Amino acid sequence: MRPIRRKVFPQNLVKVVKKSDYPALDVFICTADPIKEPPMSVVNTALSVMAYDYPTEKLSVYVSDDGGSQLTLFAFVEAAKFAAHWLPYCSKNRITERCPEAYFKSEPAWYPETDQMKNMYESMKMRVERVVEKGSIPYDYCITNEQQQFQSFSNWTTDGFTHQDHPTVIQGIRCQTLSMFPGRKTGQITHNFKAGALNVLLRVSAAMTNAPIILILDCDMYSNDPQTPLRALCYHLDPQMSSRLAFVQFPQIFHSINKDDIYGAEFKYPFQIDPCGMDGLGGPEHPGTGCFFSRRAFFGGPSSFVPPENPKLSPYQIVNGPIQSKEVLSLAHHVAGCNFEAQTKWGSKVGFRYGSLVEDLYTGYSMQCEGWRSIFCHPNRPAFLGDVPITLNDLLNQTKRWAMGLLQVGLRKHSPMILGFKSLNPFHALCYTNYAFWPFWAIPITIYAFLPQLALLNSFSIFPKVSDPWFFAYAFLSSGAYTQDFLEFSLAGGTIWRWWNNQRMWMIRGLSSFAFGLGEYILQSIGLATSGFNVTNKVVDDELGKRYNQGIFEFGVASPLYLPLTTSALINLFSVVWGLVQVFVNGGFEDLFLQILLAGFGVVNCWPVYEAVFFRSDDGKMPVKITVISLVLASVLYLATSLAF
Ligand SMILES: O=c1ccn([C@@H]2O[C@H](COP(=O)(O)OP(=O)(O)O[C@H]3O[C@H](CO)[C@@H](O)[C@H](O)[C@H]3O)[C@@H](O)[C@H]2O)c(=O)[nH]1
Ligand SMILES: [Mn+2]
Repeated sequence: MRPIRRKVFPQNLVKVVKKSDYPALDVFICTADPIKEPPMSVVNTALSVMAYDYPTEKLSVYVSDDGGSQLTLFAFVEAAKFAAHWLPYCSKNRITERCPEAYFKSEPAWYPETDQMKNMYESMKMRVERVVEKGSIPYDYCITNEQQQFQSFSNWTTDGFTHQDHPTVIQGIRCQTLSMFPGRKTGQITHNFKAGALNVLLRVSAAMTNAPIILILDCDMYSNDPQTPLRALCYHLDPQMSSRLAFVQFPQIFHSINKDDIYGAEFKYPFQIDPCGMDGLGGPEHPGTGCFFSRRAFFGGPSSFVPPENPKLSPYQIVNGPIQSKEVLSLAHHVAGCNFEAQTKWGSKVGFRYGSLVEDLYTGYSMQCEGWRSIFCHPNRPAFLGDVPITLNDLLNQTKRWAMGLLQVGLRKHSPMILGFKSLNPFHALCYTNYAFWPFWAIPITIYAFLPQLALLNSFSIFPKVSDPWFFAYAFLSSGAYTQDFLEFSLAGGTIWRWWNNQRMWMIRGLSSFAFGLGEYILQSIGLATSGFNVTNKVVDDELGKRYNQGIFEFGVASPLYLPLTTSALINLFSVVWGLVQVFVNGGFEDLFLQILLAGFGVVNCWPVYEAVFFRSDDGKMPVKITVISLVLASVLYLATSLAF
């Protein structure tokens, strides 16, 4: 209804605020699994933000590692040494690309130190990758002189230290700039996944620096523009809005998407188009990364402050004393422990909200219900660039997790249908309702993928005839919806092929992620299943990467998510053939036209499935097991419906 497109002029900021008066900025980066999330890429994320155009003494980077891995810590110790050269190099030569991996890949302009920097980077990368491959750090690494300050490594050799069960380890690296928190789990206590990790970071950073502005980043998303914090400050320091502003959100944009985005992984609607619209209604949703929060927004509404139990964690507290001082460190350890949250408001009224696998959307939405607003900032040069899943199975599992998380928001007492309409602009509440009920698309999509086709196989007409006036209503509604979708998509810079693939993936997700997410949510509600945060794989195998870049679908594993899709693909194919034969032999084209058209549309959309089932022989083809089961399912469905029609 009221889309907003903003333009920021960060160069004017210094005219209003002196550089020395910039607020301090704490950056939070989460990682959880050194195998699925290579430490080298986490390190690149951290280096790219450490090199922000921002007063160094005001910038602190906190990394949480839910994997509790010494490999990640090793990578960061190495990265800190490299940073001592990399940061001055960037600012001296005014480099724009400050993520070292991306920088050296882009064949950069030559400066006297460039070769030396490149060598340093490559040799650090080699050291880290070798250690990751071996799975352990060299025995003498922690006792050599240089590493004396990193006594944390000795934790891993203590008896009883496992990745699931271990005391908190906090390691400050390079004084003010970088601190690592490998883990915080103890035994049975539920873990709340990323939201839990972020709340620990909120408290530990409160003890150490307590910056009023916080940037949240996933480990798979690096900074692509050193000016970004200044853009965010243009809003956070604007006296007309700062008292009600919870966060400034930058879009999720991805660098590794293939040309036509075969999996629709760009998610152009939720990440780029919808937020402009929501901005005009009260603020965009928070999609988990690339977001500058006001620390105050984690403690109750703009006019209803909810103080944390421990006053030292209040956003108004000023930290004095260096982060290595005894008091600061002991407070940090105390508040990081996983027992700390028991019987507190953390996760319900304070901090990131627990109870949904989309903690991001849930937290942003809760803040808006409390009276906060948010801003969507979409500069031409992407502020952050991230990774996408490159196999269909990874992508479908990711959306399945989202589907469950969304239902956990939509079907509980904080539902946008209830609380949202009570607290927000009704159109804003409608936006959240739309997201929260996304997975329900599984129902109509599944019906449209099977029912008309099964009817066609039985020569049974269920849609209006071509001559029926209702036919025009059908034609108008479906072509109208498609045209609108196409226009919105291309006006936001999308190509025709990306749009086509996006609508195809919407149907595929409906038959897999949404349907399974819905099913698992129901099982979970009656106590038959538990849900967890299954971290998305970020490792790119060479063969896989090659096929992905050629735009070939990657099936490969025998995932049950493929069953409804393959079954439907087969039924669509058989029904088109059968329908056409019918019409030629017996006539009745008028009656069956819409069904043949729909099944034909299904067949065109299912093309990659037929390729994977019938023609391919590479590792990414459809596993025979899935094909066979799908054939059986298709026959059973046909037989069952032939009794009904
Ligand atoms: O127990 C966990 C699980 C995940 N993470 C981190 O959370 C981030 C996102 O995980 P990822 O596997 O990349 O999930 P995606 O589906 O790609 O993430 C999207 O969806 C998530 C919600 O499901 C949001 O949290 C993310 O910000 C959003 O980018 C990563 O940095 C992880 O290291 C943790 O810290 N602890
Ligand atoms: Mn991710």
